[in-house]
Amino acid sequence: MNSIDETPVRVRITDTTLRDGSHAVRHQFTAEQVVSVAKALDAAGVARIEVTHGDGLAGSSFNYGFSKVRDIELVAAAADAVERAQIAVLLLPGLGTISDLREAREAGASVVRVATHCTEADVSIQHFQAAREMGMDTVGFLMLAHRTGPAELAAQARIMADAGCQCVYVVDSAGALMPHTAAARVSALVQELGDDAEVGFHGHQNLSLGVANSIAAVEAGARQIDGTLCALGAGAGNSPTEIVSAAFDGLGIETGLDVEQALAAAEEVLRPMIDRMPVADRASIVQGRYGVYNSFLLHAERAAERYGVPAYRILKHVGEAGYVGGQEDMIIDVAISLANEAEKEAVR
Ligand SMILES: C[C@H](O)CC(=O)C(=O)O
Ligand SMILES: [Mn+2]
Repeated sequence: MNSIDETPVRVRITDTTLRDGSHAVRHQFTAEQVVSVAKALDAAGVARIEVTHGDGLAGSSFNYGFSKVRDIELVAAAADAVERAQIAVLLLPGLGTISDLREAREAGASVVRVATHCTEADVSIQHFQAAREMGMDTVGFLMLAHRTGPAELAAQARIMADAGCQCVYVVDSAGALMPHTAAARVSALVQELGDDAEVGFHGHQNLSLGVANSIAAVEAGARQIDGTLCALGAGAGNSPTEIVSAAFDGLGIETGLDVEQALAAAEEVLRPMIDRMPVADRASIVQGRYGVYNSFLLHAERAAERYGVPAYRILKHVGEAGYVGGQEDMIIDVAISLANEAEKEAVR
């Protein structure tokens, strides 16, 4: 309920198991798995299902990890499998291009979510314009939103809305926001955008606050919320869709989801597919505490193994240095300098 006038609040849920969850399976989803998950989410009443490599269209690469199946094929498989849900794709300008977007559109995607660092919305302008010309629904993702304050974030959201973005998300890419800091950012965007665009919230579980932050975001005016089944996602995982649906149901927030079917999708369809679920372990809690981009976890784990330095120490230094998405190579530099320091200590 809206605490002021008691009218029921209606929120659109986007499930990103098949995109953010792709990080947690090292981008190895098969077409059969995508079809089963998309069907289960569709049956549960999820409005939008995001399907792409974890780093978006054309993310499959040496730097970000190769997908088992090309994301355009996965988009087509999901689009064929659903009856009601829209299929969304993620696009990071500089990685995915407008021609990748056109291909995704032809494969059945009708929503694009264009993601930029929280202070760089201007690189999304041409992508929103192109998407609207293709008749797609548009969402903007302001990533690592804890790294700038509410006023600056709202100014960035204005750039996206003016370019044709219909909903701007506060994206807690490191799971570093708290209910009050998430709400402050959402409120600033709601105030700035008014009727020009909706506001959304994308949470992560590094500090176990994804669901609490989503509730705070809705109370502050967010009308689109993300989740993933069983919290499958980068770092410690995302706000679990099945828990969001149950908690929102308890709060009288309408999502259009059938809670029992959402629980079945998580327990009976997704869970049996996954060998290793994300956990809030030492490395991912450090990411939440020091505000480190969750997509860095796999890179840090790889560097940890190679240079014999614990992943959580690498991530703490990466957080203190303030690296952002696109600076994955700096993780190697940090690991090497920590390994050198450890060697010097050992000979002292
Ligand atoms: C490309 C990122 O994984 C987008 C995202 O989900 C986040 O920043 O969080
Ligand atoms: Mn995410």
